[in-house]
Amino acid sequence: MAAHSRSARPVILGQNQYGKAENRVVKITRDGATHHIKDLNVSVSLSGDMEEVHYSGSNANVLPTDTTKNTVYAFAKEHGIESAEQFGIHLARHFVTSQEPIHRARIRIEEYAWARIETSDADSRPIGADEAKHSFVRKGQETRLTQITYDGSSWEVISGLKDLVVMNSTNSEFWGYIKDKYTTLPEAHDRILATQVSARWRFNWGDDDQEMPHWDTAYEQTKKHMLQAFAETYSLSLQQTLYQMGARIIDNRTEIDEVRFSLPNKHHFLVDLQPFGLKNATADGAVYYAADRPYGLIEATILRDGCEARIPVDLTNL
Ligand SMILES: O=c1[nH]c(=O)c2[nH]c(=O)[nH]c2[nH]1
Repeated sequence: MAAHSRSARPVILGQNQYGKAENRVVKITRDGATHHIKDLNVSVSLSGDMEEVHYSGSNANVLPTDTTKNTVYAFAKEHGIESAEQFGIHLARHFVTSQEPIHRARIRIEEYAWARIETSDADSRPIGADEAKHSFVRKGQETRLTQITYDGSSWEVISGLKDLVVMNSTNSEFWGYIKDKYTTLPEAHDRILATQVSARWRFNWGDDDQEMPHWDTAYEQTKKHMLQAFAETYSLSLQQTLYQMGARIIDNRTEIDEVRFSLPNKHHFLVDLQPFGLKNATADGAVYYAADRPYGLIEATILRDGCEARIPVDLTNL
């Protein structure tokens, strides 16, 4: 087929990327009889000189997505998985530095946590020996996330979590809001505040000359500060609580410059039990209806002063 010059084309290729999505990799490390699990879902997305594969079908610059999948598994075996971030950085560097046409790699990882099952004879064993060496139960709590982007010179590491469900059964109010002709919401001076936290935080580590953060410590500490701020904030709105959660992270973690939250307000409504002759008031230990939809959705980015916001506004695809 005749080669066409790009400028002669009436239709032009825009942004493009490709790779293998959702490579589920489970790595067992054996430490004698004690085993350790890393359970990841790794998505690879590459971009670079990919005009021809789209325009003419020449695959000369294409590293097959199948190869990217194999690389994920081979790296897990050859190099192990220290943390999701470290593994993603290693993969991104490999794709960009080993293949000339590939200029940018984005690695997204979800990590599922496992806990050791407690064994039944725990009482008769010394402390620490009451956990199974090779039997695990998957933790039902949050999913840890990371996204690594590398263009051959600079790095962007955005980590986070999703599906962390939290509740304050008091210390939450909501009143003083605008009231127009459609407003029916009663003011609340003692309500339940519950949400399912989706959060992303951007590290200020960006080039190989800088010392890397300790990724696992950063994750544990960031989650701890977020949860402590949720618990310790006397809330006048979920927006205020969100700000406090982000501010607590920025204040305590120097390696993080930006945090974005997407917080659904998981409404709990007092049930009307008057038809049954029952009083149902917050102060007396009430019964609530936990509504699943619609829900308020409170989203915001919290930044270190002077830093630029780079986490995408819509977290659903990140
Ligand atoms: O914390 C809240 N923020 C709102 O903006 C809002 N709006 C609403 O109806 N309930 C709440 N609660």
